[in-house]
Amino acid sequence: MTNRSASPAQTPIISVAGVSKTYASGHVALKQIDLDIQPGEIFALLGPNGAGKTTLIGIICGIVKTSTGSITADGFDIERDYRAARARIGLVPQELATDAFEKVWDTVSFSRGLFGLPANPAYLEKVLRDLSLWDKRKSRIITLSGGMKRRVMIAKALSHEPRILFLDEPTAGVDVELRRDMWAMVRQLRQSGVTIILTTHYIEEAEQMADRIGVINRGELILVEDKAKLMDKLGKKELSLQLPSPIDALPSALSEQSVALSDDGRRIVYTFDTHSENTGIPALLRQLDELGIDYTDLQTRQSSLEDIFVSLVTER
Ligand SMILES: Nc1ncnc2c1ncn2[C@@H]1O[C@H](COP(=O)(O)OP(=O)(O)OP(=O)(O)O)[C@@H](O)[C@H]1O
Repeated sequence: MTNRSASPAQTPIISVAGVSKTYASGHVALKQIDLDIQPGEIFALLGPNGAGKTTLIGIICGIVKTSTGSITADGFDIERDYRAARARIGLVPQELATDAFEKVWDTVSFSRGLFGLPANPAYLEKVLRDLSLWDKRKSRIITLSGGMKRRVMIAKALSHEPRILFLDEPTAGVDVELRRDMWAMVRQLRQSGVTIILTTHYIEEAEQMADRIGVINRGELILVEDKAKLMDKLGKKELSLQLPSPIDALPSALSEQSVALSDDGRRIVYTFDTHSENTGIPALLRQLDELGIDYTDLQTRQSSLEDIFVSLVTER
């Protein structure tokens, strides 16, 4: 599947072309991924555990080797021009890996030094202030809360002034309040001109943060869509009406609409759009009444990301 941008005028900041990965174990973690990320966007890579999100990030950051395909970051090939490409990228890994006894300022300065950049205290001060870490700059990391430690990880990833920031499961195991904080912080980072790619398996997180969402499942990028469009699909709900006894077919008056009969003939299922002002439910219920169709129970159900996976995978 090709997921090139609709707008040819913009040069992508990341371009992934024909990337596959088979681990030494023989496990195929990624299959033929094509993906362009535009400068300044927040892109969420959404998928269940084991889908291949971390592998894809690792490959783009040059940590994991591809089996096929190529990647450029800001125009630099991640294999041929590794140092230049990597210098453009900040990575916040899933695991919190910091030197517990270091002070915040020292660890962030050290991270910058690893990229061979001269000291820039004014820039690091801005990073720490933006992340509400300035007051903690002299604190040892071990004394910080979990949320603050995560911020330190982000500060380290930003220390070398990257144009692209990867956040791998930024809110895994984080409480609701901290999650909201993190979302606000990510939006703020984008405003400062950083392109952000994050992975998540929370649909809500992708919904809150992303401009575009890519859905990855079993190593395949099965969908890349503007958030608004995807949410429209997710905005569909099903109304299910339990019939007192099975019927053979829907009356013709109903078959024109988004109404279906379950295979066993015991339920009438109506799909409607939750975003629409007029769901059509009152009209449907009136019509059933006119047709003399009784029902014994009625329930609604939100179509889930799971449903989207299932329908996408079956479509393929
Ligand atoms: N070094 C490795 N050797 C063999 N298989 C691996 C290796 N690393 C990952 N895998 C497998 O590749 C698949 C994709 O893993 P990956 O970590 O990329 O998924 P993920 O979508 O990031 O999931 P999670 O959210 O659980 O981290 C998984 O089945 C995983 O077990």
